[in-house]
Amino acid sequence: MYKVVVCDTISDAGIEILKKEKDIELQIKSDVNKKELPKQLTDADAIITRSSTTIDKEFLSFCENLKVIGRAGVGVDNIDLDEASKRGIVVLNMPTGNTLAATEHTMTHMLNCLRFMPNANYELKYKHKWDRKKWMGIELYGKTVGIIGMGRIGSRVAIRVMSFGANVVVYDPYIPKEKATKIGAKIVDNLDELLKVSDIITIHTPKTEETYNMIDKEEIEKMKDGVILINCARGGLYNEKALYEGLKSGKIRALGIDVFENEPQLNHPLFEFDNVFATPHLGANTYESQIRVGEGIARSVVDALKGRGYENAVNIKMEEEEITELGKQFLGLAERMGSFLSQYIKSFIKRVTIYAHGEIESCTNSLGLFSSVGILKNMIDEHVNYVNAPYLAKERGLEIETKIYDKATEFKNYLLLEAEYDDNKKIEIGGTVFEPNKARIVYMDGFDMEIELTGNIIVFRNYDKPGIIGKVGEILGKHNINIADFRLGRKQALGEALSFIKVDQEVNDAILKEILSIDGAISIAKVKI
Ligand SMILES: NC(=O)c1ccc[n+]([C@@H]2O[C@H](COP(=O)([O-])OP(=O)(O)OC[C@H]3O[C@@H](n4cnc5c(N)ncnc54)[C@H](O)[C@@H]3O)[C@@H](O)[C@H]2O)c1
Ligand SMILES: O=C(O)CC[C@@H](O)C(=O)O
Repeated sequence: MYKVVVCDTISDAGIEILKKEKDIELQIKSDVNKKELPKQLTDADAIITRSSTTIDKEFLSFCENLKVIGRAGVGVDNIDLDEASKRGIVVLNMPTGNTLAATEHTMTHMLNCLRFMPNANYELKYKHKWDRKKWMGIELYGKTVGIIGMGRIGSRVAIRVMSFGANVVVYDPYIPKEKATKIGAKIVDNLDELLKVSDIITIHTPKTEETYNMIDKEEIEKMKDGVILINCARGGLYNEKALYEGLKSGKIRALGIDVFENEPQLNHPLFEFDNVFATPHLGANTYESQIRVGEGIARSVVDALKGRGYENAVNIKMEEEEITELGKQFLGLAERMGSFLSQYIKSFIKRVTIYAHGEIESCTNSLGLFSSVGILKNMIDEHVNYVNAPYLAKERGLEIETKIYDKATEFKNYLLLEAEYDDNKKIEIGGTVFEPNKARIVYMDGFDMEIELTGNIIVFRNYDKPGIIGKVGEILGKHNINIADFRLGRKQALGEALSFIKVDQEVNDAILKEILSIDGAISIAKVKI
């Protein structure tokens, strides 16, 4: 059983997914005081949070059993990623689920800053004032909107403001220029250029050392008089003191702000201004977005706990690979093949070359990672997982390389692992997946044969002569070991033969020795997957 604790409110749709899993014990602790919370997580296998839970080193020191942190949203600035990685905890987020909600929230703030809608609404309904002069607005049409950070949200805001007839200037040094130019936006090389020409500035970067206080007093001074500022990304990207001064002096016409350096924020000095539109971190708060995020993170956490895949893992090096359902199956296969190899070889493996063929050719980095986990789990007596495997492999001098398989094969998708061990010894195994969750080995060292990579497998090599296999069966029977599956491969009649014998229980070394003593036996090994 895995214990999964939900620490912040997620959608019912996400909760239902977790409830349906038979081997998951679900606990909801979104109402527990945040100081008390870590003490209640000592035996949790996974936790799911949003931005309200700060997961720092001290928090993690209580979570002795933790394997997975699921962040129901984009920003992981509330999680100490280095500490989580050191502890081998996988951190997953759900970056795309709330993109549209945050984009539309940004537009809402922008339009409010242009038209003062909340003030007019308040005065009419609660003060009974019909004042049409006071709430004179300005149009978005024809204005220049400066967008800092042209990622998922920034790029969508750009398209929306352009549809209002505004011009867009982008500052984002980390994107290809065409991302901005192809939609008709202008991209600038330095922030100052954007600050000088923009009537409205909206920021959509993550909170990093580089972006923290990126807009300070000096930057505000460079802006146009009457500039409108929006922050629906992270508190602290705009220096809050500088914002206050800019509003007080009238330099800033209006501010739309959803996020604060310290949250929750009930009594901020910025609240004294009528031209500040503040919301309590509502960017992601739409029903649609919360369903997407809740469902997505629940599925990813279950997958990660069960080793089925690590979608959106932020501290696992999978680079830009898009892993399809089939890809996930092959990652599982790569891990099993790695495990098979290291148990079979039982010696120091110095290099593994993975050859991939078919749809999975694009997953080369992830295939390397998963096979290294399989190899290391048997090589070292330590807690190995997808987070610490690259560090452990490096430390132990295990080199993993991935290449495209360029020989002919009858399989649509195929993996071949070639391991070098001891002094220039080599071994090759091939594998594929024919149907979901059925990883198979289909080739080993020149023998074409297949068996599902699960359970206890005896790998037996012998000279192909009559009577040997019968004797193996006799020995196993004598020790009450039931044979569940038996596969034999030969290169040629009366040459060498290789058998995979699947048995219902693990066999001990004495039984293996007895089989090896049969006349004609060459080698024997046991593998447990
Ligand atoms: N208010 C909310 O509820 C809410 C909801 C969703 C996302 N967010 C926040 O919005 C922000 C953007 O989210 P996203 O999904 O678009 O992220 P993203 O990763 O898709 O985009 C971020 C962009 O910022 C750029 N960037 C990074 N450093 C930069 C720098 N120094 N200068 C200029 N650009 C820089 C990156 O190159 C990238 O293109 C994040 O901070 C996220 O946490 C807030
Ligand atoms: O819903 C939340 O907790 C915050 C959402 C947002 O800030 C995010 O980073 O995804």
